Amino acid sequence: MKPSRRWSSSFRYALEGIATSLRTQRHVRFHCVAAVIVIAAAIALSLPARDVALLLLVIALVISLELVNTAIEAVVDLAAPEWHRLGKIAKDAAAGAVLVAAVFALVIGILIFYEPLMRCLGLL
Ligand SMILES: Nc1ncnc2c1ncn2[C@@H]1O[C@H](COP(=O)(O)OP(=O)(O)OP(=O)(O)O)[C@@H](O)[C@H]1O
Repeated sequence: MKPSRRWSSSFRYALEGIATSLRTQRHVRFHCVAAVIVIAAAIALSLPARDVALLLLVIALVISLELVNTAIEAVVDLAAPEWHRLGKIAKDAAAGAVLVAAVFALVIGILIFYEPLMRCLGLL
């Protein structure tokens, strides 16, 4: 197989992974909708490029961890369809990773949006 073909296959499988996560995981859908709203608000408020870059970084972190969480859930369900202590540790830790990223993303979002939003609303 030619290298370029392998590369395009890998890219297609990665897109399939994203599409499957979007289809099956409501939290992934929620975070993607939130990301679109945050990006639209950043553009509407003409935030500086550095702030937009930081927002894009935390969005990528949260959505990437959601995808890893989906992968871990699938592997646990495959390896341990019945309840297993290690399955619980794996799923809970993966969910915890998403939670940590989401909470810090929220804090970063508040720090970045607070002043421009208050100015826009005439409260500053
Ligand atoms: N095979 C298992 N062994 C042990 N505990 C499990 C197992 N499957 C699920 N659990 C426990 O149930 C919790 C929820 O599991 P589930 O697979 O429903 O996660 P979820 O997909 O995050 O939920 P949601 O579908 O709402 O996103 C896990 O965090 C874990 O504590």
